[in-house]
Amino acid sequence: MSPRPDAGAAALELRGVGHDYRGREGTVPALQGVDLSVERGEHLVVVGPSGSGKSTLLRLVAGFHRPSRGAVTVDGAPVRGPGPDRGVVFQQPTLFPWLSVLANVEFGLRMAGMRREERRERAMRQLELVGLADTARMRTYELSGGMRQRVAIARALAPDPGIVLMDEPFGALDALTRERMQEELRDLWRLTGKTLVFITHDVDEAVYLGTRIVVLSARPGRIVLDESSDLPRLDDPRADSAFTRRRELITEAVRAAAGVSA
Ligand SMILES: Nc1ncnc2c1ncn2[C@@H]1O[C@H](COP(=O)(O)OP(=O)(O)OP(=O)(O)O)[C@@H](O)[C@H]1O
Repeated sequence: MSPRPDAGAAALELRGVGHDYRGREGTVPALQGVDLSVERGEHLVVVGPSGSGKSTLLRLVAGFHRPSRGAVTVDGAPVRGPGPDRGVVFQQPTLFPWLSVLANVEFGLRMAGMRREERRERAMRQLELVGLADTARMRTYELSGGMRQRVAIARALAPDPGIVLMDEPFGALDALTRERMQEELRDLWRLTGKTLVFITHDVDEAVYLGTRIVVLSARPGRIVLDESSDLPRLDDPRADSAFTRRRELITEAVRAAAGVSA
């Protein structure tokens, strides 16, 4: 299970992290010199132009890749691979169509050898949390895109990870569903107090969800802006005048990073 938290250690730390991909075309430097210390309960949103290494950063934290340079630690322990202390949600929910919604949410718990009753109870609790308890017996192909993504969130939360990593989780949804999902996620996070690392292209989404926003430069990605914000803690962040100001600041940083003049 999760490593014992080091007293005082940040939930997540990247020190001097760089990553190169090696392919037939040669070496692609994707990330360079990334230093980041994320406190427990922080909602870090990473934005940046296409190809700036956002997904790479998330994959390094998830443990899908080892960094070419530097170190990634969670609760003070080096990341050596994927683990139950980090839940991951992708843009396309990778659910098993032959299993029920409940069995999908239970899947990781079953793999970890948890007893049937316990995993069932836990999975049901997560489905309740995302408002899908009444779909437990349905197949995932019977659900809408937004519902499927909620199942993926419930599945990521089921092992009770300290950190949840989300890579453009609402990118494939229509605008209205996306806005509703952002609201639900913000409420869910206020309830659970989890540490969140969230990747997006959408500056509005970043400002709405992020208690901290990091902007990456064009390839190789480096941090060009690191801003904290209390907006997501307000009842209606979008109605606050600071929302527009912050959106302008982040938009400008992303445009500059992409080499686009305002
Ligand atoms: N498996 C891979 N092999 C080779 N190069 C890769 C691989 N994955 C990513 N890259 C390259 O690394 C760079 C960073 O990619 P990454 O997907 O992390 O960026 P991103 O900011 O998430 O992009 P986008 O916003 O378009 O999803 C890109 O130039 C990409 O082409």
